[in-house]
Amino acid sequence: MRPHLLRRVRRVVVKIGSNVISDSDGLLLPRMEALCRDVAQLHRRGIEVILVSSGSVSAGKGVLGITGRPQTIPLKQAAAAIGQPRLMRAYKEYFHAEQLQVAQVLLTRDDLANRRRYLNARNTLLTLLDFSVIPIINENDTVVVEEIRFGDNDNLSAMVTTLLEADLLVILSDVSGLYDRDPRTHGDACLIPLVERIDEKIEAMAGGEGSVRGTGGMATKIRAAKRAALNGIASLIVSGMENSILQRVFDGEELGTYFLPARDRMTARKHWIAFTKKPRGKLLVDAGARQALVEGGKSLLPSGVRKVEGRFERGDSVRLCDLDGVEFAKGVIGYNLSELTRIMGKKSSEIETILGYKYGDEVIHRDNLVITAGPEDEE
Ligand SMILES: Nc1ncnc2c1ncn2[C@@H]1O[C@H](COP(=O)(O)OP(=O)(O)O)[C@@H](O)[C@H]1O
Ligand SMILES: N[C@@H](CCC(=O)OP(=O)(O)O)C(=O)O
Repeated sequence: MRPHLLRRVRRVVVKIGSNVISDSDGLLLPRMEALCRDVAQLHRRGIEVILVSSGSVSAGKGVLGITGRPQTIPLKQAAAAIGQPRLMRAYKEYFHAEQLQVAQVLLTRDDLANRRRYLNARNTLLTLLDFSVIPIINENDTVVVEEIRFGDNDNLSAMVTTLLEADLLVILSDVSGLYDRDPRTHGDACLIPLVERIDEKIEAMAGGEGSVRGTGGMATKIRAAKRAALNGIASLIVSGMENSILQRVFDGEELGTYFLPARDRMTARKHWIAFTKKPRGKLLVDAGARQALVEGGKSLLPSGVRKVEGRFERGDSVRLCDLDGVEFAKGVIGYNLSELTRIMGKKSSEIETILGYKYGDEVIHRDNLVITAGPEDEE
């Protein structure tokens, strides 16, 4: 079953744990180099790769004379500030050797909780992928306070996976996958190759906190896999300590623990657009645009928009209606009211000339659009 599912993967988020690329002396550069080669090979297969890499604290704490876990938040933040450029310098060098460029993206949970910033982060990352650049994401450790922390990069990687609607989340760790008990303390623990549903039994298998360098242990990885699964995305927890692990996985070797998605992708998101988000405006579109959206599954372009009502900002939800005012869809808009008023009826190629910039060719991307049955109140 697995090779069949992996053949369909076009976009993958790979999370690299601190334990994989660092030890008590700092970064393990030969391992990072090997991993970059492995990622580059995947890229050559036509798979888009986004990295979520830990390791900034491990890379920086030596400069502060710290050998174990930094004991205070300021120390951890200082270590991260020192370590992050070191981490990126290594990635830049190793990917450069593979003719690939990298980009650093530092996020806080706040950035993804706010819908507009969520869409901005998404657009930036998608643009990097369009240019075949490898985004390397980490938590913005130096500025986060408790309220806006992801807490651990397992969680961050799951959020990025759903943000980008990737087809797979791969978590590289210092263990070969999920075992029925913590293999560090139980020599006879057995690897679980497939998890069809993440229930309490599975959750109970993860021990407590992680190691000296790692943050969350197996518990946060299972939570991450669950988050991805609920959004219709499969996950794989596999050892990052072995050579060419990504190649081997995509060549069909049954390594690590594979978590099946819980239900069809997009359902949760579309549900959110259709039912949770309050519409802030109404767009009347012509018959051609209506047909393209409803029958062709296309995005809404400015050329099809005839009239705009309401007050909305980029990232708000709007109702889409035909010229008689009958609603047929809802969507998250990529331009605000004043921008849309200027570009409606125009070709996408004219957007930049009119506004002086553009966020995208579409007024509403089809991923942000849901066809609804009939009209609904705006309240
Ligand atoms: N049931 C389990 N199966 C596998 N590993 C487990 C389990 N329970 C706890 N662990 C521990 O989780 C650790 C991996 O998490 P962590 O130290 O946070 O690493 P990382 O840096 O990869 O995020 C393993 O080294 C392992 O000891
Ligand atoms: N942002 C931190 C990583 C925190 C973290 O989740 O670490 P890990 O459990 O090793 O993935 C860093 O770069 O050191």
